[in-house]
Amino acid sequence: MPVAVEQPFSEIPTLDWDLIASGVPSDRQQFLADLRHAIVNVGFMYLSRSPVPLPLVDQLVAYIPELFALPMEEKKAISMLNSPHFLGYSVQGAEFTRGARDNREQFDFATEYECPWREGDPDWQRLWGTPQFPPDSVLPGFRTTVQTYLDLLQQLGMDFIRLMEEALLVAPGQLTQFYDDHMQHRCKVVKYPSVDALRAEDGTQGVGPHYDGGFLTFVRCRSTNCLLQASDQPGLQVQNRAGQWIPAPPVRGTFVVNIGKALETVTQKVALATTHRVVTPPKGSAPRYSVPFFQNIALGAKVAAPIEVPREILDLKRARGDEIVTDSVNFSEYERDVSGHVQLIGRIKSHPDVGARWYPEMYKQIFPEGAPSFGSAY
Ligand SMILES: O=C(O)CCC(=O)C(=O)O
Ligand SMILES: [Fe+2]
Repeated sequence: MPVAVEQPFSEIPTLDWDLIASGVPSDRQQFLADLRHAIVNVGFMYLSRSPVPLPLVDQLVAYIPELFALPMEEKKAISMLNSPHFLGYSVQGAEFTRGARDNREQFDFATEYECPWREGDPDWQRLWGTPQFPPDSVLPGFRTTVQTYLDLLQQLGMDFIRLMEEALLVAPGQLTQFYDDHMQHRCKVVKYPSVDALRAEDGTQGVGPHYDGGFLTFVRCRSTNCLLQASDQPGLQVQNRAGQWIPAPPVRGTFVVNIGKALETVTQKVALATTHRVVTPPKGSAPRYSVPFFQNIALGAKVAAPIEVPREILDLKRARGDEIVTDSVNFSEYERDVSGHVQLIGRIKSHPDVGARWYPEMYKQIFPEGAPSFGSAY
């Protein structure tokens, strides 16, 4: 495997799922080489022609404006404040990244799961549980559409993890060992209003610079304004190793796939968790909608003990270098804690109101001074 010194990336690579679907061995090798480059040097990629059927995605996307147009009392009825699992509706401005308010309104949904937590169990075992959806009488068919979508993404996510094992030349099972048979995966449906809908003091942070927590995230996004989408629609941006922000505009029919901090930790930073953010759409623009899918790993998984990565892959990392400029501060706790605990810290920091209600002890440890002030949370 030739090792070339990699420059900080200036564009996000595209991987073509057809190379896997074709069943031709040389196509598969090409996909794996593209994946290896994306994993080691970028941490972000577009995935085109995925097996998730476009009509299903279109069906889900068609619901989004209707979902956000629901009367506030319907939204509040499924407020995240009701949920120790941090699932449900969050009003605009309820979430924080790096201590600053995010200008986005969102619903957190998840695959169906019954919470096994009982009094006396560790707090983190309570993190997964029954999701909240608008009832069918309010948004007919929505729950089923989301669940179908989540099931397909769950399948795609596992296929992707197996391909990552192949791309990194690690033994089968080295990454899949971090999943239980019965898992819960989460997605958000997010609306980023344009600056016209915000006050001057709200700023332009859609979501601030951060790493994602798990192994993989798949973002489906769509701008309602195709003209802006074509070139300079500010939106998702990805930070390269030199600290520069590289745009990742929506490309029809693709997912943006990115690597989370748990995968970075378990691969000794061979796979890069890449900092990203969303900038508020500019004046005159339509809102930006996106649906990130967060593929979880088992709550009890510990990723501090690294998997065995062969020398030729470690050489690729060496060629890339470890010097990284980043604006992210989150998820460093993977070095010592189980995944569930790390995720819970992240959720409490992002949604302090929910954390204070359901996890008062942990909340006090995280925010000893009380409600978070700028700079104390992420
Ligand atoms: O909305 C997006 O495109 C990305 C959102 C994101 O990075 C997140 O919620 O973790
Ligand atoms: Fe993210």
